[in-house]
Amino acid sequence: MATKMKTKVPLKHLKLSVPAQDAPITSFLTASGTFHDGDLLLNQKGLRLISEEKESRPSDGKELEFDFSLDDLETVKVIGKGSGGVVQLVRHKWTGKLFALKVIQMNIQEDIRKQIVQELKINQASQCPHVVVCYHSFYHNGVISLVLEYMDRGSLADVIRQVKTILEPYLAVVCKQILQGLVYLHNERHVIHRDIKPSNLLVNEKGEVKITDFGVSAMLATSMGQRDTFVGTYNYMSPERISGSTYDYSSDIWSLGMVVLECAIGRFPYIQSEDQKGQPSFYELLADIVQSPPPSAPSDQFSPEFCSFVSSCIQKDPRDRLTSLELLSHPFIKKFEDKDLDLEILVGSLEPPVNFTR
Ligand SMILES: Nc1ncnc2c1ncn2[C@@H]1O[C@H](COP(=O)(O)OP(=O)(O)OP(=O)(O)O)[C@@H](O)[C@H]1O
Repeated sequence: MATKMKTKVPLKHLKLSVPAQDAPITSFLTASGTFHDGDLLLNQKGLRLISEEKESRPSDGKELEFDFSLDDLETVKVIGKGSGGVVQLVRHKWTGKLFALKVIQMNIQEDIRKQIVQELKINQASQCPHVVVCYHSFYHNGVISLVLEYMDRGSLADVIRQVKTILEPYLAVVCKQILQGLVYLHNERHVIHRDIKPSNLLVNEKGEVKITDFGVSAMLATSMGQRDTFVGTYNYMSPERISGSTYDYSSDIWSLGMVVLECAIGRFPYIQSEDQKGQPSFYELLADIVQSPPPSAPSDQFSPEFCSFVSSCIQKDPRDRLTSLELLSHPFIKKFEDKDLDLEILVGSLEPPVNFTR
């Protein structure tokens, strides 16, 4: 990376802490409007860590400078819109490097503070090739801007919109990469993603699949009352989350199962056909997820390994689901491991997402 983008604090040394939940808002907003939470300071100049700053610059008390600024980015075009804000393809003027800039209107409330800090913390410290990197974060006038690794083939939602279904061998390769990301989040970072769905699984032309978005948009959407745009998120939500019970890592596994089954059969599993009349209402769908037997892969159309993989994820009782680590060695994943399948071939046949209308 060019010298212009270097920070004074090596990202791998970042240490963040999350303060107690009952702290008042004023305790994490400074007089200048800087977002301040424990060791974390986020303002127009970027993300700063006070503990690191004290160690590295004990006496001068000046702002820690970041050479990377939002002014150095020029918009190429809008590539997506979520419930929390807009995602743009941007180019760094000095290096020509492309990034995805996610801009989120930030409505600071105590109950979402922890999630926001968590996303920043995970993204910036991420060492996993299957989790989208967040290079920088900025906070200015109530808006959070995240400078993310640009995934040039968009999301799995974009992929299935084009190809309709993904064949088992490719699906196994996709799944393996998502599971590697989940093992990292669950076993190393000890976080539940909470929002695994096709639009949060991003793809690049090298055929890499990466997990993005750690719940900030969803939390903001709820807090801003944007229920209509937030609706889609519930589709992949586990029954225990919908019914308000406690949930854990296995909630992400339910969502993964739903995504994988959708990619295989070419429709959302709770919807029987493309026919508009056949579609359940939002509340019918939620009731269905909680009350009906879970969907499964039709055994006359799919291999026993695939059917078993799906039902190892989509179990009503969270205790009956396999963990991300266990699923990594499931026969469905193992079956195609030595076939040396390259997702680049599948991805290469797709149009880049900026070339078609969403
Ligand atoms: N890093 C990225 N690289 C390329 N495209 C991206 C990137 N991040 C997001 N996108 C695209 O922008 C779209 C919008 O993303 P965003 O995270 O704002 O919302 P979402 O996940 O679609 O929905 P929601 O806000 O409800 O979670 C995504 O569907 C994806 O196609």
